[in-house]
Amino acid sequence: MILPILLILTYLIYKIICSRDKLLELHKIRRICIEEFKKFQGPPYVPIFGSTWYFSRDAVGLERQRLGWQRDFAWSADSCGLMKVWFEVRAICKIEFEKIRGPPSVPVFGSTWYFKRDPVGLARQGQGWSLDYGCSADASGLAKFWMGPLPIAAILHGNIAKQIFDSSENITKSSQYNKVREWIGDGLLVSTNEKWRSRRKLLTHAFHFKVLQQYQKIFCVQGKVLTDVLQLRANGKVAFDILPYIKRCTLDIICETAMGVSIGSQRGSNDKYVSSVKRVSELIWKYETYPINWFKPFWYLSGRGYEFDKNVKISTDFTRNVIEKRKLELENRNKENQKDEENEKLAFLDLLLQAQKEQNLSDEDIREEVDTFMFEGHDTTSSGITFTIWFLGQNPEYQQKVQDELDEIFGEDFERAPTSEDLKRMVYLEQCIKETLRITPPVPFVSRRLTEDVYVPHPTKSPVRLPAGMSILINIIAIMKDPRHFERPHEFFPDHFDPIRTAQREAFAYVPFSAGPRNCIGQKFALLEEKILLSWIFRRFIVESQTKFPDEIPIAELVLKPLNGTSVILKNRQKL
Ligand code: HEM
Repeated sequence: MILPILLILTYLIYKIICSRDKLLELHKIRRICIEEFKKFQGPPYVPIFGSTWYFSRDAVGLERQRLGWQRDFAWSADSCGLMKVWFEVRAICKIEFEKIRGPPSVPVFGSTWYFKRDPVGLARQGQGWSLDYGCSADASGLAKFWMGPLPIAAILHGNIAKQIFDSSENITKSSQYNKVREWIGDGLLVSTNEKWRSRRKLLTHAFHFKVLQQYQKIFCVQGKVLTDVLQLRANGKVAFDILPYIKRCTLDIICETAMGVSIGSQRGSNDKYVSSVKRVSELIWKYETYPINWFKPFWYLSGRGYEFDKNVKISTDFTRNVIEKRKLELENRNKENQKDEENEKLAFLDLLLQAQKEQNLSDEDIREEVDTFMFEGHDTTSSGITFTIWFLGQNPEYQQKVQDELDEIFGEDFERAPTSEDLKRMVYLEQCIKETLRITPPVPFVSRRLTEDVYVPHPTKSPVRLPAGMSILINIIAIMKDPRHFERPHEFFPDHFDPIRTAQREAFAYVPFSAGPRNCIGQKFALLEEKILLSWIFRRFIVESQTKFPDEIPIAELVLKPLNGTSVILKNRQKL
């Protein structure tokens, strides 16, 4: 008798030890929810049974109870105002959405029920909808979606997007950026109203022509390192994915321009920081695309929440350390009244530290802006550069034109860093960069939460009212494929950007950097960096792409990427 009891006890103790981690996680999740739930109202609860203890046992009673709770928690004076706004927005959209088309929807899941589950299927579905609602004869340029219970209007025409881009009121970002906020805080990308206005004014100085000239030196040095590293793969035979090489280069550039530190990721240093930035971006994407992750307990129960928090801590601690060190360095230098012209690096961080007292910025404010710069400034440019390499690798005639232009500038010299004068002469390369940003824009969509109503003219019906409080999605990738503005909308055709065509086109037909007061502050930085790195690559190598567009479809992650990487073969142009 004692033996079986002992065995059962041993088994139970073993089970408890094995599930200790899970129990600890559950305990943490419970504590998070207790804190979060303080922000909302809800029915009462008792230990063990929770709120179910109060649920009515018959169906009619339960339905009455549900309506009562809806009234109390959504409409009462002290209710969470968001619910009220949601009910109002939903009611208006139900009427207004009658005037526009969009994919079908079902209760609770909305249109997401019809979304293809595989990324290629989803991308093709999105393209089909854009063509149908954006380019058909009866197209209004608006499409309706229900993201679960939330109504969303997608904007597919540049002239409609102009209304939002031009507005100085509708500048608030939607909840799309909530997860990013946990990493980059309330920096320029996500802040709104007065905070955004004052930061935008301050940070505009960081992209002044003279500052860009300082950054240009860094782009040139890192571009040379990139071609030296790629040289090891340039055997003219074996294909490899070039995207990770470009990404490491743009990461090195952004660290040096943002913080004034070389992290040397192209040479394999600082692995921990590099992989934490990469992992945070991947997890943000997972969070955005699977709404079940929005439910905090699930996010943590799946382990992603802990992984996200851990990696955010690694990357933000790194930034905090750099800021601390840089501050000390500047203080010491000021005390000793030294000026080390030779090693003086004008990093973005230095500009913020210089403005710290005047603008009343805390160290954490500075950290947020440096991390915003890091977040926006490396994945986007690496995507733009990689796609340009990919397109030129598929179109030898265009690649030849780029190389002829580079040969005219540099002759036989493969080692000289490009000067500002050289860069002005790279006209055709710039056309190729712009055309790539049109066909595969790194940021394919942007979204806003409207703070005032917008009325969109309709070709056959009364104007469509998009009410304040609703979220809208500006479909940049669809806007830039409008056949009214681009004669070969779905092809890579650099002549779309020859001077005559460019002069004739409406400004809002081409918006890879968004437009208006909330446009990309880093666009000059991005174009300069792309031009310099691409000029190094095409000066030294002939590129052959192994996969072709549009068979290999670009997929929207946090930024647009080719689904299976960018497989290329490199051949040397010069005799080594
Ligand atoms: C090809 C490269 C790039 C593309 C296509 C791009 C695109 C965009 C777009 C579309 C927006 C608007 C986002 C929105 O409204 O939600 C944006 C905003 C922003 N971008 Fe870029 N970007 C690029 C490179 C950069 C770089 C290199 C930096 C910094 C060095 C940067 C910094 C920012 C910042 C700080 C914002 C927020 C501006 C504000 O809200 O005032 N971007 N970018």
